[in-house]
Amino acid sequence: MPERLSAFSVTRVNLESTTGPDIRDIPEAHLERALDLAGLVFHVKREDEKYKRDLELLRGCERIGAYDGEQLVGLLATLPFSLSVPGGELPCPGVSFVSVAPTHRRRGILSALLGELFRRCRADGRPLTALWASEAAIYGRFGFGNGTFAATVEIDSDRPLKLRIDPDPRPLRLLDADETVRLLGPAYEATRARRPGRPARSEEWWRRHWLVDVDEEDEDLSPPRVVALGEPGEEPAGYAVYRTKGGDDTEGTTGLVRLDELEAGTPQAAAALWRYLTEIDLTGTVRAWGRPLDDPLLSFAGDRDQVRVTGTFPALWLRLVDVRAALEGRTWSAPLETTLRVHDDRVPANSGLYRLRTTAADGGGSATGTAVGAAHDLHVDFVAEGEPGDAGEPDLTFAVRDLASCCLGTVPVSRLVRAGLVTEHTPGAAAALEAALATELMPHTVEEF
Ligand SMILES: CC(=O)SCCNC(=O)CCNC(=O)[C@H](O)C(C)(C)COP(=O)(O)OP(=O)(O)OC[C@H]1O[C@@H](n2cnc3c(N)ncnc32)[C@H](O)[C@@H]1OP(=O)(O)O
Repeated sequence: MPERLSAFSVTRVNLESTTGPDIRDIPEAHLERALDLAGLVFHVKREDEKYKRDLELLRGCERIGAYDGEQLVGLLATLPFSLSVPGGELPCPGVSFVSVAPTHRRRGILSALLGELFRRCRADGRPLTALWASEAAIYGRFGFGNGTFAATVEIDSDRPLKLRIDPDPRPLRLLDADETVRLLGPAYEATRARRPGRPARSEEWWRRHWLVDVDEEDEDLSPPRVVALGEPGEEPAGYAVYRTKGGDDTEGTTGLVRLDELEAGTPQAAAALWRYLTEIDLTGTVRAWGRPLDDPLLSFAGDRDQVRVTGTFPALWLRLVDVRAALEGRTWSAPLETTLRVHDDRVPANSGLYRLRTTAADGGGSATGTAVGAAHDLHVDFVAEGEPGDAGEPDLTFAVRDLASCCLGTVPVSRLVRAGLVTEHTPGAAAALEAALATELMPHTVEEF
């Protein structure tokens, strides 16, 4: 089927230059210009430590710019991520640094930058792209759905943490930066086989993000502390990355433990780490900002007044740039035969009729980590909108953003049917698709980028 790449929508471009924005790569020579533009819109000063770190980060990114004449007025950068999906992983550029000059806003520059990114992704076999949104209202219109959600959790640690299970009794030890990268790099990678929605991390990522001395959002926090559970010489059974801050008697505040990441192979190991965090002297609150919604802590906590979910929020926004490749790129949890109609006004080449049929993976179906049942591979027959055969009847109709919300098993299909967003033409079709999309653990993304 010919790709209709020229049909990517770019609307309302009205610049000083009569030819519209020039969308092109930002060369190394314009790196500081690009970061100054980002600093302008995100209110970051050149003197900030973050400016220096971001310069290095931006150097390693794909950088798409919008130029009005010779002036850089728009920036979109992508980190070269690979995202865990059920049964494997897929290339998924992580969109970041999205900035449009305040003098040029609302003239279609972001639309043009994303259109160019989608075109490039389809052309070079990157079926997904993802981002964290500065504002939740922006990205749905571009076909981004909810790839993962997260919860903020707060524990009152002025009193002993009540647990309904016995914590793993093995010793805890603090790790330095080199040990962290060496021991926890592989431990984090192992979690990706069970949790969809997690980007692969390089050693550099650990050092530039979790392990930087000064926290860019709260300079009063301590440097990062890393604690691992298990005998020295053994692979850690779990770990936590956190920072602390002392309380102030005159202001009546208690000391804080701010948890960035906690991973454990068993509930007992997780319990030992949570107990450790709540027992740190001179602190009275543990605050975890981005926990998975199915965190076992929320079940094994003995007192849910002590362990409270203070909020849930959309974390990773996911875009299926190539729907067929995205669907075929994951394993499926149950046999399925169904037909979907998908509408995508930003990437029209995705619009059309998808006939989905599973076959047992590996000729027999050994279960992979994220699958709840035996793993199934998917075969898709696609008829583009307007092509012969497109008139077939679908079982379900999706807007592409809603398919993105369901694709990793994040949002149940039936919930979107009840919300009036997905149309079920064949009774039972939503339940069947939902069962085939289900994963053992909920998708979850730890890091913001
Ligand atoms: C992944 C990340 O980096 S997230 C960070 C995003 N960047 C920021 O928040 C920095 C400050 N803001 C900006 O730089 C710009 O205002 C941007 C990037 C948010 C938008 O860029 P623009 O070029 O103005 O967007 P563009 O003109 O293409 O708008 C396209 C559509 O999105 C809508 N839109 C744009 N920004 C917003 C917003 N903040 N809230 C709601 N809708 C928005 C527009 O109204 C327009 O809607 P329409 O097509 O229905 O008319």
